[in-house]
Amino acid sequence: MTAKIIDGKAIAQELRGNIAKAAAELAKDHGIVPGLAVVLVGADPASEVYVRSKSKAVTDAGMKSFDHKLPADTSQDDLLALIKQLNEDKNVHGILVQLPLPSQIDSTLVLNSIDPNKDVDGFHPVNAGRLATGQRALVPCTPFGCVILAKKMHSSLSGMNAVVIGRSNIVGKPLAQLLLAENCTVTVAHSKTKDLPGVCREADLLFAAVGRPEMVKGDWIKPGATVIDVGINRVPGEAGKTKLVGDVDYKEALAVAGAVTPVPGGVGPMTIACVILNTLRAACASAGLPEPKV
Ligand SMILES: NC(=O)C1=CN([C@@H]2O[C@H](COP(=O)(O)OP(=O)(O)OC[C@H]3O[C@@H](n4cnc5c(N)ncnc54)[C@H](OP(=O)(O)O)[C@@H]3O)[C@@H](O)[C@H]2O)C=CC1
Ligand SMILES: Nc1nc(=O)c2c([nH]1)NC[C@@H]1CN(c3ccc(C(=O)N[C@@H](CCC(=O)O)C(=O)O)cc3)C=[N+]21
Repeated sequence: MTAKIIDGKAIAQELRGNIAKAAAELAKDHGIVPGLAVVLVGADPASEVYVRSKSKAVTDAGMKSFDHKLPADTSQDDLLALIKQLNEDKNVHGILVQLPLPSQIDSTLVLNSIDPNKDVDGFHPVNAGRLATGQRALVPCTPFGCVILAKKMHSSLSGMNAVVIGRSNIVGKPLAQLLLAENCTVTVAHSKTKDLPGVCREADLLFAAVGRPEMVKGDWIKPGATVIDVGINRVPGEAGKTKLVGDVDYKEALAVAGAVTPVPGGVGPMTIACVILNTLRAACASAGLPEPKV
């Protein structure tokens, strides 16, 4: 069997086009231009790439982008003061503080200081709690993107066995909540899970969010399963260069799975699209408008 390749890049592009249309309507009908503030502390090269692609996606969608680049030795108090200012700024509907933060800053404290209504990452405990209790919430972008990709392959996920490898607050846990809301039977696996390959083989939908290059092998995959690879791992490539690989052995997965996401070009572009979508959602909610249709 050769798996279908799930083209995250193309699906993200289509979604971004729909978001741009909805944003144009919001501007025309209500005079609101959604704005996203991205805060980057320090100069990590990978973070700079992500921040650039987020800002570009925002302006491509006809929204406003406010970039705040702070030096690596920024104090926690200065960062909290900036967030307070952004919380109060009427032109800012979404705030994203790029992780990881330098060690002198308490990330949890910083994330908890963002107005939950502007928390487009969905990391604030209010949004995590809203998601877990089935209320309208800003949902973390990477899990949001993963579920959109799974639903492109299956019109309904109801009753499917979903296995999520990884239980981080930013990917694994919220992904499990979203899948539960889609009526999947959800298993969350992690570093203490016994017989991980056997657990994975039960999955109709397998999500890998581990951070270990090509850990998931072909014989861990149920034939015909849909495999969504969240991992972004930079490993040595040819001619002294580095290359990106996922948490799934892509070649082996292609031979067994029904559908699989590539890395790059799978979940990553969907994360960016969902940041923009959440900014639009936050702008609509702030004006008391219903959930935008995209
Ligand atoms: N495409 C995208 O947009 C994004 C991609 N990523 C990528 O996704 C991956 C995961 O990110 P993140 O959730 O932040 O990572 P974390 O390091 O926070 O979490 C990793 C999880 O994997 C589990 N784990 C580690 N080793 C094993 C193992 N050998 N067997 C089973 N489980 C294991 C850990 O278990 P335990 O809890 O027991 O320690 C933990 O729950 C990374 O590659 C990251 O780069 C992240 C965000 C966005
Ligand atoms: N507050 C916060 N929110 C985040 O959402 C967040 C974060 N911090 N810190 C880092 C992780 C990682 N992340 C990615 C986003 C896009 C790609 C992406 O677009 N990847 C491209 C490849 C890009 C490349 O070539 O490096 C792809 O997979 O095709 C990857 C990873 C968001 N994160």
